Amino acid sequence: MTDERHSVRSVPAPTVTPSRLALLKGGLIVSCQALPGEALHGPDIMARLARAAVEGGAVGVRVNTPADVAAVRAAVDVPVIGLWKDGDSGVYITPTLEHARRVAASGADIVALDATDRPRSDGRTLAGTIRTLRAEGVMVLADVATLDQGLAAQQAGADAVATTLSGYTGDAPAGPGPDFGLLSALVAALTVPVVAEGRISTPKQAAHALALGAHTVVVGGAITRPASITSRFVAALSPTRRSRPLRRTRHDRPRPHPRGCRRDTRRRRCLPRGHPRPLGP
Ligand SMILES: CC(=O)N[C@H](C=O)[C@@H](O)[C@H](O)[C@H](O)COP(=O)(O)O
Repeated sequence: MTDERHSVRSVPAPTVTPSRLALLKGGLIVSCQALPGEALHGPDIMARLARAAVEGGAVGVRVNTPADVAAVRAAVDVPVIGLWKDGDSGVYITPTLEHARRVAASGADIVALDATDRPRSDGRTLAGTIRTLRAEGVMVLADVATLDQGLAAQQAGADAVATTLSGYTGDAPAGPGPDFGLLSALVAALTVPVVAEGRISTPKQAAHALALGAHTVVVGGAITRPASITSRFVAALSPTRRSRPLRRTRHDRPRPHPRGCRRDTRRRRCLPRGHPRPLGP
Protein backbone atom coordinates (compact mmCIF):
# COMPACT_ATOMS: atom_id res chain seq x y z
CA MET A 1 0.00 0.00 0.00
CA THR A 2 1.47 3.34 -0.93
CA ASP A 3 1.68 6.15 1.60
CA GLU A 4 -0.21 8.71 -0.50
CA ARG A 5 -3.40 7.88 1.37
CA HIS A 6 -1.91 9.54 4.42
CA SER A 7 -0.64 12.66 2.70
CA VAL A 8 -3.50 13.63 0.42
CA ARG A 9 -5.10 16.94 1.25
CA SER A 10 -8.83 17.23 1.22
CA VAL A 11 -10.29 18.68 -1.96
CA PRO A 12 -13.99 19.27 -2.47
CA ALA A 13 -15.51 16.75 -4.83
CA PRO A 14 -16.36 18.34 -8.18
CA THR A 15 -19.85 18.58 -9.50
CA VAL A 16 -20.05 15.47 -11.62
CA THR A 17 -22.17 15.67 -14.72
CA PRO A 18 -22.26 13.63 -17.90
CA SER A 19 -21.14 16.75 -19.77
CA ARG A 20 -17.68 16.11 -18.32
CA LEU A 21 -17.53 13.07 -20.58
CA ALA A 22 -18.83 15.10 -23.49
CA LEU A 23 -15.97 17.57 -22.99
CA LEU A 24 -13.53 14.78 -23.79
CA LYS A 25 -15.11 13.78 -27.09
CA GLY A 26 -12.73 13.73 -30.03
CA GLY A 27 -9.81 15.02 -27.97
CA LEU A 28 -6.59 13.89 -26.40
CA ILE A 29 -6.23 12.91 -22.76
CA VAL A 30 -2.66 12.87 -21.48
CA SER A 31 -1.79 10.36 -18.80
CA CYS A 32 0.53 12.10 -16.33
CA GLN A 33 2.01 9.40 -14.15
CA ALA A 34 5.36 8.80 -12.48
CA LEU A 35 5.82 6.02 -9.97
CA PRO A 36 8.00 6.08 -6.85
CA GLY A 37 11.60 5.81 -7.97
CA GLU A 38 11.02 7.63 -11.24
CA ALA A 39 12.69 11.02 -11.64
CA LEU A 40 9.40 12.88 -12.14
CA HIS A 41 7.57 11.27 -9.22
CA GLY A 42 5.67 13.75 -7.07
CA PRO A 43 2.44 15.79 -7.07
CA ASP A 44 4.06 19.14 -7.91
CA ILE A 45 5.79 17.75 -10.95
CA MET A 46 2.65 15.96 -12.10
CA ALA A 47 0.73 19.23 -11.76
CA ARG A 48 3.26 20.95 -14.01
CA LEU A 49 3.17 18.07 -16.47
CA ALA A 50 -0.62 18.31 -16.57
CA ARG A 51 -0.43 22.06 -17.15
CA ALA A 52 1.98 21.50 -20.02
CA ALA A 53 -0.39 18.92 -21.51
CA VAL A 54 -3.29 21.35 -21.31
CA GLU A 55 -1.15 24.10 -22.83
CA GLY A 56 -0.57 21.70 -25.70
CA GLY A 57 -4.28 21.16 -26.22
CA ALA A 58 -5.14 18.14 -24.08
CA VAL A 59 -8.84 18.05 -23.20
CA GLY A 60 -8.27 15.94 -20.11
CA VAL A 61 -5.61 14.29 -17.99
CA ARG A 62 -5.29 10.90 -16.33
CA VAL A 63 -3.56 10.89 -12.97
CA ASN A 64 -2.41 8.27 -10.45
CA THR A 65 -2.81 8.50 -6.64
CA PRO A 66 -4.99 10.78 -4.55
CA ALA A 67 -2.07 13.12 -3.86
CA ASP A 68 -1.33 13.65 -7.55
CA VAL A 69 -5.03 13.98 -8.38
CA ALA A 70 -5.42 16.72 -5.76
CA ALA A 71 -2.39 18.61 -7.05
CA VAL A 72 -3.43 18.30 -10.68
CA ARG A 73 -7.05 19.20 -9.88
CA ALA A 74 -5.82 22.47 -8.43
CA ALA A 75 -3.60 23.18 -11.43
CA VAL A 76 -5.85 22.57 -14.46
CA ASP A 77 -9.48 23.09 -15.33
CA VAL A 78 -9.96 20.18 -17.71
CA PRO A 79 -11.57 16.92 -16.54
CA VAL A 80 -9.28 14.78 -14.41
CA ILE A 81 -9.51 11.01 -14.68
CA GLY A 82 -8.14 9.70 -11.41
CA LEU A 83 -6.91 6.27 -10.47
CA TRP A 84 -4.81 4.71 -7.73
CA LYS A 85 -2.31 2.06 -8.62
CA ASP A 86 -1.68 -0.21 -5.65
CA GLY A 87 0.49 -3.28 -6.12
CA ASP A 88 2.02 -4.66 -9.26
CA SER A 89 0.08 -7.83 -9.97
CA GLY A 90 -3.53 -8.89 -10.25
CA VAL A 91 -5.99 -6.03 -9.87
CA TYR A 92 -3.85 -2.99 -9.14
CA ILE A 93 -5.61 -0.05 -10.83
CA THR A 94 -7.97 1.35 -8.15
CA PRO A 95 -8.41 -2.17 -6.77
CA THR A 96 -11.06 -1.54 -4.11
CA LEU A 97 -14.12 0.58 -3.44
CA GLU A 98 -12.20 2.55 -0.81
CA HIS A 99 -9.41 3.34 -3.29
CA ALA A 100 -12.04 4.66 -5.71
CA ARG A 101 -13.73 6.75 -3.03
CA ARG A 102 -10.40 8.31 -2.04
CA VAL A 103 -9.60 9.16 -5.66
CA ALA A 104 -13.01 10.76 -6.12
CA ALA A 105 -12.66 12.69 -2.84
CA SER A 106 -9.32 14.02 -4.05
CA GLY A 107 -11.00 15.84 -6.89
CA ALA A 108 -11.19 13.40 -9.80
CA ASP A 109 -14.08 14.00 -12.18
CA ILE A 110 -14.02 10.40 -13.34
CA VAL A 111 -12.50 7.41 -11.53
CA ALA A 112 -10.74 4.76 -13.61
CA LEU A 113 -10.68 1.27 -12.17
CA ASP A 114 -9.72 -2.24 -13.17
CA ALA A 115 -12.86 -3.79 -14.63
CA THR A 116 -11.46 -7.20 -15.44
CA ASP A 117 -13.11 -10.30 -14.04
CA ARG A 118 -10.25 -11.05 -11.63
CA PRO A 119 -10.76 -11.19 -7.85
CA ARG A 120 -10.68 -7.85 -6.06
CA SER A 121 -8.80 -7.53 -2.79
CA ASP A 122 -11.80 -6.20 -0.85
CA GLY A 123 -13.88 -9.21 -1.90
CA ARG A 124 -16.47 -7.04 -3.65
CA THR A 125 -17.74 -7.76 -7.12
CA LEU A 126 -17.02 -5.36 -9.95
CA ALA A 127 -20.75 -4.83 -10.45
CA GLY A 128 -21.26 -4.05 -6.78
CA THR A 129 -18.33 -1.65 -6.76
CA ILE A 130 -19.56 0.25 -9.82
CA ARG A 131 -23.14 0.31 -8.55
CA THR A 132 -22.05 1.78 -5.22
CA LEU A 133 -19.85 4.42 -6.83
CA ARG A 134 -22.57 5.46 -9.25
CA ALA A 135 -25.03 5.75 -6.37
CA GLU A 136 -22.53 8.08 -4.68
CA GLY A 137 -22.35 10.25 -7.80
CA VAL A 138 -18.94 9.04 -8.97
CA MET A 139 -18.40 8.60 -12.71
CA VAL A 140 -16.61 5.36 -13.56
CA LEU A 141 -14.22 4.60 -16.40
CA ALA A 142 -13.84 0.82 -16.69
CA ASP A 143 -10.36 -0.32 -17.74
CA VAL A 144 -10.73 -3.64 -19.55
CA ALA A 145 -8.69 -6.16 -21.51
CA THR A 146 -11.41 -8.00 -23.45
CA LEU A 147 -14.75 -7.46 -25.16
CA ASP A 148 -16.58 -9.57 -22.56
CA GLN A 149 -15.18 -7.42 -19.78
CA GLY A 150 -16.35 -4.32 -21.61
CA LEU A 151 -19.86 -5.72 -21.95
CA ALA A 152 -19.93 -6.68 -18.27
CA ALA A 153 -18.70 -3.23 -17.23
CA GLN A 154 -21.39 -1.51 -19.28
CA GLN A 155 -23.99 -3.86 -17.83
CA ALA A 156 -22.74 -2.96 -14.35
CA GLY A 157 -23.28 0.72 -15.05
CA ALA A 158 -19.85 2.05 -16.05
CA ASP A 159 -20.03 5.45 -17.72
CA ALA A 160 -17.29 4.60 -20.23
CA VAL A 161 -14.98 1.72 -21.08
CA ALA A 162 -11.27 1.90 -21.94
CA THR A 163 -8.91 -0.56 -23.64
CA THR A 164 -6.24 0.22 -21.01
CA LEU A 165 -5.57 -3.32 -19.82
CA SER A 166 -5.34 -5.09 -23.16
CA GLY A 167 -2.15 -7.12 -23.15
CA TYR A 168 -1.51 -6.79 -19.43
CA THR A 169 -3.74 -9.46 -17.89
CA GLY A 170 -2.70 -12.67 -19.60
CA ASP A 171 -5.85 -12.75 -21.75
CA ALA A 172 -3.75 -11.99 -24.81
CA PRO A 173 -0.12 -11.01 -25.31
CA ALA A 174 0.65 -7.31 -25.58
CA GLY A 175 1.52 -6.32 -29.10
CA PRO A 176 4.01 -3.57 -29.78
CA GLY A 177 1.22 -1.11 -30.60
CA PRO A 178 -2.38 -0.30 -29.61
CA ASP A 179 -5.07 -2.99 -29.60
CA PHE A 180 -7.19 -1.58 -32.40
CA GLY A 181 -9.00 -4.93 -32.70
CA LEU A 182 -10.39 -4.66 -29.17
CA LEU A 183 -11.18 -1.00 -29.71
CA SER A 184 -13.26 -1.77 -32.82
CA ALA A 185 -15.04 -4.66 -31.12
CA LEU A 186 -15.96 -2.50 -28.12
CA VAL A 187 -17.14 0.37 -30.33
CA ALA A 188 -19.37 -2.04 -32.27
CA ALA A 189 -20.85 -3.71 -29.19
CA LEU A 190 -21.22 -0.98 -26.57
CA THR A 191 -23.50 2.01 -26.25
CA VAL A 192 -21.31 3.83 -23.69
CA PRO A 193 -18.29 5.81 -24.92
CA VAL A 194 -15.16 3.77 -25.62
CA VAL A 195 -11.76 5.20 -24.74
CA ALA A 196 -8.65 4.14 -26.67
CA GLU A 197 -5.73 3.68 -24.31
CA GLY A 198 -2.53 1.69 -24.19
CA ARG A 199 0.64 1.79 -26.31
CA ILE A 200 -0.53 4.66 -28.49
CA SER A 201 2.82 6.21 -29.38
CA THR A 202 2.25 8.34 -32.48
CA PRO A 203 -0.20 11.07 -33.53
CA LYS A 204 -1.18 8.88 -36.47
CA GLN A 205 -2.20 6.04 -34.14
CA ALA A 206 -4.20 8.47 -32.02
CA ALA A 207 -6.04 9.78 -35.06
CA HIS A 208 -6.68 6.23 -36.24
CA ALA A 209 -8.25 5.37 -32.89
CA LEU A 210 -10.71 8.23 -33.30
CA ALA A 211 -11.45 7.13 -36.86
CA LEU A 212 -12.32 3.69 -35.49
CA GLY A 213 -14.93 5.27 -33.24
CA ALA A 214 -13.09 5.96 -30.01
CA HIS A 215 -14.77 8.69 -27.96
CA THR A 216 -11.38 10.00 -26.86
CA VAL A 217 -7.75 8.88 -26.84
CA VAL A 218 -5.38 8.52 -23.87
CA VAL A 219 -1.64 8.78 -24.44
CA GLY A 220 0.80 8.30 -21.58
CA GLY A 221 4.38 7.17 -21.95
CA ALA A 222 4.90 8.60 -25.43
CA ILE A 223 4.34 12.08 -23.97
CA THR A 224 5.05 12.00 -20.26
CA ARG A 225 7.78 9.45 -19.63
CA PRO A 226 11.01 11.12 -20.72
CA ALA A 227 13.16 8.24 -19.49
CA SER A 228 11.34 5.82 -21.81
CA ILE A 229 11.40 8.28 -24.69
CA THR A 230 15.11 8.88 -24.17
CA SER A 231 15.87 5.17 -24.05
CA ARG A 232 14.22 4.68 -27.45
CA PHE A 233 16.57 7.26 -28.94
CA VAL A 234 19.56 5.85 -27.10
CA ALA A 235 18.74 2.34 -28.28
CA ALA A 236 18.48 3.53 -31.86
CA LEU A 237 21.88 5.18 -31.66
CA SER A 238 23.66 2.37 -29.87
CA PRO A 239 21.65 -0.66 -28.68
CA THR A 240 24.45 -1.84 -26.38
CA ARG A 241 24.23 1.36 -24.29
CA ARG A 242 20.46 1.27 -23.83
CA SER A 243 19.40 2.78 -20.49
CA ARG A 244 16.44 1.24 -18.71
CA PRO A 245 14.01 3.38 -16.72
CA LEU A 246 12.84 2.02 -13.40
CA ARG A 247 9.43 0.39 -13.80
CA ARG A 248 7.10 -0.60 -11.01
CA THR A 249 3.74 -1.86 -12.22
CA ARG A 250 2.88 -5.04 -14.04
CA HIS A 251 2.60 -2.80 -17.06
CA ASP A 252 6.00 -1.30 -16.37
CA ARG A 253 7.62 -4.20 -14.57
CA PRO A 254 11.33 -4.02 -13.83
CA ARG A 255 13.46 -5.48 -16.53
CA PRO A 256 16.56 -7.62 -15.92
CA HIS A 257 19.70 -5.67 -15.26
CA PRO A 258 21.94 -5.49 -18.29
CA ARG A 259 25.02 -7.65 -18.12
CA GLY A 260 27.82 -5.85 -16.26
CA CYS A 261 25.64 -3.03 -14.87
CA ARG A 262 26.39 -1.37 -11.54
CA ARG A 263 23.75 -0.54 -8.94
CA ASP A 264 23.25 3.11 -7.99
CA THR A 265 21.43 2.40 -4.75
CA ARG A 266 20.98 6.06 -3.86
CA ARG A 267 18.84 6.66 -6.93
CA ARG A 268 17.49 3.11 -7.07
CA ARG A 269 18.45 2.46 -10.64
CA CYS A 270 21.11 0.55 -12.46
CA LEU A 271 23.89 2.10 -14.41
CA PRO A 272 24.89 0.50 -17.68
CA ARG A 273 28.45 -0.73 -17.87
CA GLY A 274 30.74 2.25 -18.44
CA HIS A 275 28.18 4.79 -17.19
CA PRO A 276 29.85 7.36 -14.92
CA ARG A 277 28.57 7.30 -11.35
CA PRO A 278 26.46 10.46 -10.84
CA LEU A 279 27.66 13.19 -8.52
CA GLY A 280 25.61 15.04 -5.90
CA PRO A 281 22.23 14.20 -4.37
C1 LIG B 1 -1.63 -1.03 -17.96
C2 LIG B 1 -1.47 0.14 -17.04
O1 LIG B 1 -1.13 -0.03 -15.90
N1 LIG B 1 -1.75 1.36 -17.57
C3 LIG B 1 -1.63 2.54 -16.78
C4 LIG B 1 -2.94 3.13 -16.56
O2 LIG B 1 -3.18 4.10 -15.97
C5 LIG B 1 -0.55 3.50 -17.21
O3 LIG B 1 0.67 2.96 -16.77
C6 LIG B 1 -0.42 3.81 -18.71
O4 LIG B 1 0.66 4.71 -18.85
C7 LIG B 1 -1.64 4.43 -19.34
O5 LIG B 1 -2.61 3.45 -19.45
C8 LIG B 1 -1.38 5.00 -20.73
O6 LIG B 1 -0.85 4.03 -21.55
P1 LIG B 1 0.50 4.29 -22.39
O7 LIG B 1 1.54 4.78 -21.42
O8 LIG B 1 0.85 2.97 -23.01
O9 LIG B 1 0.17 5.35 -23.44
